Amino acid sequence: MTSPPIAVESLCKHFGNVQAVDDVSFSVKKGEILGLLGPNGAGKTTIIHMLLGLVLPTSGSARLFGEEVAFARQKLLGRVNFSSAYVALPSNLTVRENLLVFARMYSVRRPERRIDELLERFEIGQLAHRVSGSLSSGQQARLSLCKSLLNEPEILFLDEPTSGLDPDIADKVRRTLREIQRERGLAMIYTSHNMPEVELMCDRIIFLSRGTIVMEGTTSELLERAQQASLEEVFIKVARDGQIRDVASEPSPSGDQA
Ligand SMILES: Nc1ncnc2c1ncn2[C@@H]1O[C@H](COP(=O)(O)OP(=O)(O)OP(=O)(O)O)[C@@H](O)[C@H]1O
Repeated sequence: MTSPPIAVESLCKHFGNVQAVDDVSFSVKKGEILGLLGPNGAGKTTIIHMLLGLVLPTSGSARLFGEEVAFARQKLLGRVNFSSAYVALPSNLTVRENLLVFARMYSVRRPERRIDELLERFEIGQLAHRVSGSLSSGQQARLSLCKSLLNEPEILFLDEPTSGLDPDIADKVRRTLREIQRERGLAMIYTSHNMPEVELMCDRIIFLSRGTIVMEGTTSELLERAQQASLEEVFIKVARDGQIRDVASEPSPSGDQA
């Protein structure tokens, strides 16, 4: 049996006495987009950092293609990439120079051509010769997305990819990401605080609170289980209560099982 692109089992991370991630298990299939949601500090970035080999787990396992990330990081890096609206690329290099540096790191064949394709796809071709530090936050977010697709990854981690984008560009970016995801059967982990976007983009969702999974399922499963009308309301409930009562499994007031 082939291993799923992403598999996390009983994963824990403590920073001193902060339990950032506490016994988390899930997997992501080829071609699937998993939304990782939760309030600020819930542990989303820490999980992604463990899957990228940037942070070592305290215990448990974080595997990509069946290989433990902590032991096979170098081997796995060519098949994986990451984009965050909050990680700026070196500000004194132009957009093209920045992408060329990464293209060399990833040993991309015909890097100029690949860079042109990506700049065009994310509609920032006209910025190729601009110094990256002079870009607006939305332009930097698109540059980060171009960087993340240079090596044609099989797994992509997207941390709030549309943060800072205006609604028109955000819509175009979502469509482009979906297209690329379908073309290449990418497995993705997607974090966002924009709930309508999560509904549009994610095949399955995990809600985290204080480092643990409190709910998991498709959007419609989560709405039904939490008996809420929108993901936004589910999110607010998780953030305020720290957990969701699984209403469907509780006895109804009349004593019947709901
Ligand atoms: N290097 C670190 N040292 C100490 N504590 C850390 C460190 N990194 C994260 N934490 C703590 O771990 C917890 C989880 O943080 P994490 O960044 O994973 O949350 P998040 O869900 O990504 O939040 P946000 O939505 O704000 O980005 C938080 O309490 C955070 O303060």
